[in-house]
Amino acid sequence: MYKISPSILSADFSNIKEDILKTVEGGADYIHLDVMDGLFVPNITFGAPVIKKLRKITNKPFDVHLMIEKPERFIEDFKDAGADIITVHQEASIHLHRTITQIKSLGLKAGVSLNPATPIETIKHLLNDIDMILIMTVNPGFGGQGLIKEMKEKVMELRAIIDDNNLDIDIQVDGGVKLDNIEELKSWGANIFVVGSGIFKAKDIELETKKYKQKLIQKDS
Ligand SMILES: O=C(CO)[C@H](O)[C@H](O)COP(=O)(O)O
Repeated sequence: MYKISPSILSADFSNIKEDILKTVEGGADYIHLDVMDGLFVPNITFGAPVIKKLRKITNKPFDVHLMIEKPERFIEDFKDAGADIITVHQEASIHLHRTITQIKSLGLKAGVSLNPATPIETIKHLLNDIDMILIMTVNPGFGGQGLIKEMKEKVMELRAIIDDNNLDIDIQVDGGVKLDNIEELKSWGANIFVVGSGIFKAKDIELETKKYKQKLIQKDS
């Protein structure tokens, strides 16, 4: 139920294969891939061709977070590149229901992400169609930012809606997740944790991934 999804945004790309494999050895459940277009967010990363190359490194599910305008234009490209979960932003896709349907029709899990300022209310009529909701706990675009504490109320509100309605939706949190706050984030109701700088800036990436996993197991038992 509880999963760690290391975000390669903060990784050393000159050593990317080894570093991804270290997270896998440490118990990573997913690999989180942040795609940024320089329009939706003020940063540019990589696209489907790079993900296709990374796909050769591991069989772990690829959790692809599209921080791009009009993501519906590229869903098939990311499926072909090896994505298992595709998350789009509510703010970036005008016909969001159609985009979710498009992702699911390709046999992939569909996620929807909400920026810190976007209320849950904006997706309340789509909840039956969504597999994962990504609550941004920082403003998207950069790794290494501090978690916005006000997101506590949002995650807790979403957890209550999911549980009260017996919905099968994962809650992912992304941004500022660290060893010293992951248990608190879990207590808010999140169950998938994206960790970028906390893992990839560590001296021992494998050991650090293990520490995050351990935090989830400890609280679980
Ligand atoms: O989506 C992201 C930024 O837009 C990153 O996944 C996120 O910021 C993770 O990095 P860190 O754990 O260092 O905050």
